[in-house]
Amino acid sequence: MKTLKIIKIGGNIIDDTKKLPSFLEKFASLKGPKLLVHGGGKLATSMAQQMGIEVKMHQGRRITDADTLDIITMTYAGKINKNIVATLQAYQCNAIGFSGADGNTIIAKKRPIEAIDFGFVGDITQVNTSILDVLIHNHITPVFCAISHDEQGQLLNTNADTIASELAIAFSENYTVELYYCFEKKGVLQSLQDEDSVIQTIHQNKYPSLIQEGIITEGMIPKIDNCFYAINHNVHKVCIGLPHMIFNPTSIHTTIQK
Ligand SMILES: Nc1ncnc2c1ncn2[C@@H]1O[C@H](COP(=O)(O)OP(=O)(O)O)[C@@H](O)[C@H]1O
Ligand SMILES: CC(=O)N[C@@H](CCC(=O)OP(=O)(O)O)C(=O)O
Repeated sequence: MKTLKIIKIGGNIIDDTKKLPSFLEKFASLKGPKLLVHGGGKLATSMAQQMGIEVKMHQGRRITDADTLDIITMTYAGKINKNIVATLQAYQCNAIGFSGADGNTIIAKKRPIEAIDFGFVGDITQVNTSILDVLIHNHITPVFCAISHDEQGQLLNTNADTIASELAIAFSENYTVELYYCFEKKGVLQSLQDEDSVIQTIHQNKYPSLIQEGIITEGMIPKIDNCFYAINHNVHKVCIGLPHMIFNPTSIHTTIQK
């Protein structure tokens, strides 16, 4: 089977006017099948604030009412996605932007209201890779934002880390998939105060104690949950770190292991 690299970039890289183009230039030159997923939560928050729309979060997760859905659609599927695609074109990488509604690629169900109503947030139920396969086969690179749909005309906000893990799992039927979560640190750190304290391997049986000891917190918990979900569903390799880890595989980063 051919190797497919699925790379997710988060808010801190997207917002950095130097880091983003420099990452995209290297990404453009990466040989072989590849797919990019981007977040943009930080930018959506500042766009909402600029437009006078209240930002509501619950335990770090965005509550997406109708106004917020408009903001995230404009920000993720519009501004960020189109700018990334245009930059990749400038670096001679033929890319095409996707939300989950485009090509019916990512179908989700609106999250049921339980203790908290998250609004227009989707939990993925199905990923269709056939159109993406045709594009990748023709050397065209899909670029996904963090939006899915419910097949009834409703767009849904969906965490970008989850979009990446679900795509990786779906593609693992036809490819050896390598999934890279890129953020602003060298990897998962033993101590947030020490940028060099990278935990190089996280085994499933060690993960709960890392949470209990307060070493892994906040946004890193759902990210690593997504990593284990992927590695337990046939994704070949799952790594967390700086974008550098993709281009220099011997550089220090975190690898997730069953
Ligand atoms: N042990 C840890 N190592 C590294 N980052 C951690 C750790 N625990 C919590 N974090 C936090 O997780 C954040 C990354 O999660 P998140 O902001 O959701 O990522 P993304 O930038 O991909 O959206 C880091 O910026 C950091 O503040
Ligand atoms: C439902 C949900 O969590 N949606 C996220 C999607 C964006 C995202 O995941 O962005 P980062 O990867 O930059 O954090 C949100 O609106 O914040």
